[in-house]
Amino acid sequence: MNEVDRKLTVDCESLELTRGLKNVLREINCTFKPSELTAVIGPNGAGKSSLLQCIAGVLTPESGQITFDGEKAHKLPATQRARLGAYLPQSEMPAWSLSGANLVALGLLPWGRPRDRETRVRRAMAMVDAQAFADRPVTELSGGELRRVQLARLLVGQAPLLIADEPTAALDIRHQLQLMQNFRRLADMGKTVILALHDLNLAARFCDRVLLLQEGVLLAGGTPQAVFTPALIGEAYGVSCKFHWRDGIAEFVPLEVL
Ligand SMILES: Nc1ncnc2c1ncn2[C@@H]1O[C@H](COP(=O)(O)OP(=O)(O)OP(=O)(O)O)[C@@H](O)[C@H]1O
Repeated sequence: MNEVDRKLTVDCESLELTRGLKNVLREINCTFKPSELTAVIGPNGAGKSSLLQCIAGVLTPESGQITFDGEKAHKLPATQRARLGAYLPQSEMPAWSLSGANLVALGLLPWGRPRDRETRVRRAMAMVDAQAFADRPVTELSGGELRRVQLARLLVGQAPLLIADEPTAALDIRHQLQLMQNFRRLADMGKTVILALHDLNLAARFCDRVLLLQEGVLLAGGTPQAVFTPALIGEAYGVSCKFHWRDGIAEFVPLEVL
């Protein structure tokens, strides 16, 4: 089966990770399924990026294991792992002034040089409204423009698993919505999508599931309705807040620092 049709379940079992002197992931157990769009949320330093980096294979947990459809992820050859999971880090500055299209094409490297490379690059750039940057040096783009090109690089491949760390952070509201609609559509097509997000409104509106991390501990996991309660958000972030729900769309109102 090629990656286009492949559906992938990711299991994290008892993950423990130390960075510096800090235990940044503690006994993390969670599963990510095909067709599910999951938001990983939590305050700064909670361990969101660390968890995504473990799943992407950038970091190796000290104990516990990550499996892709039951196979130990760390035992997979690097190319196979890259074909199964595409990852966009939280921030990254381009080292060379590649054109936008060439940077996007880097996302196809795990598949060699597919014959329809140019069509795929064009399609991925259109998904994030980045066609205008195809011939521009990426070192000359604004923060949000560069982010859209990097997002196209994430989307250009055929990996069944998409992992993106704060993908909406640099984007204006139109492009935030467009991107989340794309992630929703890709999940509906069977992809397993994991996003670290700070925007609780976007998480509530588009995601099937939310994992709430605090100091490396999984404080809660479930539907947005289950996790987005003033009690849980207050405990994790130290703020009082309200959620107004209308037709499945949440309006999050932060009130005061507790
Ligand atoms: N390279 C590193 N060396 C030592 N400690 C690190 C390193 N990178 C991250 N940490 C620490 O690990 C903890 C978790 O960091 P992580 O980046 O996973 O948090 P996060 O939830 O993604 O935060 P943010 O919302 O600020 O991006 C933090 O306390 C951070 O200071």
